[in-house]
Amino acid sequence: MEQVVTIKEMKEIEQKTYAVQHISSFDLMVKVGKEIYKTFQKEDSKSKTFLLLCGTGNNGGDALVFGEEAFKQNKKVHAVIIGQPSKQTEESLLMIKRYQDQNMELSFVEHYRDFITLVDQINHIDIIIDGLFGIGLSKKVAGLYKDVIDWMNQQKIKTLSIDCPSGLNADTGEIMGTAVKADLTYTIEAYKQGLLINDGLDCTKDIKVIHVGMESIPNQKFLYDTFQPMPTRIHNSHKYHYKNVLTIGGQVGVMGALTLAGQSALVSGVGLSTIATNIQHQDHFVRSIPELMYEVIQDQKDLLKLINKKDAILFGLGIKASTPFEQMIFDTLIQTDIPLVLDAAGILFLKQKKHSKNQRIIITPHYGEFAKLMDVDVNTISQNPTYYINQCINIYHCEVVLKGPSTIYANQNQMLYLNQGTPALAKAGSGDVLAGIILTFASRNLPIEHAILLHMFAGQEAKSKKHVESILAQDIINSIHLVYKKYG
Ligand SMILES: NC(=O)C1=CN([C@@H]2O[C@H](COP(=O)(O)OP(=O)(O)OC[C@H]3O[C@@H](n4cnc5c(N)ncnc54)[C@H](O)[C@@H]3O)[C@@H](O)[C@H]2O)[C@@H](O)CC1
Ligand SMILES: [K+]
Repeated sequence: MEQVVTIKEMKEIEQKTYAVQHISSFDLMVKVGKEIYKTFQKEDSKSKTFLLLCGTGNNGGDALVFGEEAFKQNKKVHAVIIGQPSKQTEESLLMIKRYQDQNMELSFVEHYRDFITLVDQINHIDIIIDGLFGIGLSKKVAGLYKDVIDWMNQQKIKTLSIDCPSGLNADTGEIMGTAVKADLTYTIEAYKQGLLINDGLDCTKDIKVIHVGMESIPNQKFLYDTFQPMPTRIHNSHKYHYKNVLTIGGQVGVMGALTLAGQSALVSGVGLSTIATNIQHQDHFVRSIPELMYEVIQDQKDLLKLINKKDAILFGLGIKASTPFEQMIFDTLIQTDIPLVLDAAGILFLKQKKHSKNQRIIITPHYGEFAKLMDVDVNTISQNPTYYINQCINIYHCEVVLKGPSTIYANQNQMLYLNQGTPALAKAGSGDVLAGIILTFASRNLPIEHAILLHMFAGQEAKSKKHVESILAQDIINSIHLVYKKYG
């Protein structure tokens, strides 16, 4: 699994590497640039003409090393330094000297009109190497740099961004004014968190981690993208072997959520799935799935009877406004030892901070719900989701599935970023499907990260058949079996 780091953690890795390996900053930069070129060559040995766009920092230095390697192999290299030469780092100045010593083509540009004149003279470019900014981006991109990035995005030329697309904040994944839309991103030693959250996924296509043997730090944050096959079903088994789950919630007008979750639980492999609602709403059940069981609850006595022998319970879907009925459900469920998945309205009951005996609570908020739980605004969560996830785990002793461009799943031990989703999943009902799948995996004690990937890959399968705009939650459910088939 590839590690995910913040800028601060990446700098720690660099410092540790200098100290332990007695390597200079320049030598490390050379190692990085060479490795990036080597990896690129394996992927694309055909490109012959390179335009290097370098900033004044070491990200530009990496690009210059890349260019020197290409030059050694008789490729055509046009290197351009964008910005004031006085700002050049020591390391990139050393590279500039090497270019001059070898009579390599190198231009300095401080005005956009000069940049355009320069690139207009180049009659063909196979690939642009983006070395404007890496983890040193410190403010909004404006002026010359903005113009150059916008120019890059207008070209129909393949772009390789070094470390991260320039203009993308490598921590928050925000576009800082403007950012390169990279075809390839070669990120150094570990995934930068910003590649995975907010705008990160929209600025990247293929991402590769370039390992150069830097030292590691134990931060327990990883990218997780490999779906594992389900355990083989045995002949000598019955439906209870594959567990018995319950989904509780529902109010008039939003009852479909229960059906979607209950059906998703079945299709993802649970033995029995029941959905239950307040007796007052029983006429509004969406009874479209004959394999589901439909139950009503009048009071706590009914509830206790119903939860007997259940292996996991999902609570919170289809509730517009909570009433004493939902409060009774929540109060009862947190006093059981049955794994509990809280979604939608169910999540906010945690805020009451009641003593809970339940040892396994999994919450599945999107950013808006999570912001409400943590009493901050959505933007604050987006800026630093991992901080708030850790806070949440400490306060509520729960596992967190934070749904976003990458979904982040965290428990006491580790934090996993799952980036296989598709914008097709941004549709009503999709979260209910995910909650139902998680319910199955919780009941069968299977890894929750696989439940999330199953949902994401099902979305991808659905997208391969239907236009992204037209995918319904039902299509995701109907694609679950394809993911199982594919992965054995
Ligand atoms: N020894 C090292 O420091 C290593 C650095 N590496 C590379 O170097 C990068 C980090 O290098 P740096 O710390 O030099 O930083 P960067 O090269 O990412 O950028 C910093 C430079 O850009 C300027 N700048 C930042 N934001 C700006 C903005 N919005 N508008 C205009 N100018 C802006 C800064 O003043 C500084 O000159 C990494 O991402 C990686 O690519 C790797 O080579 C590994 C080793
Ligand atoms: K870059």
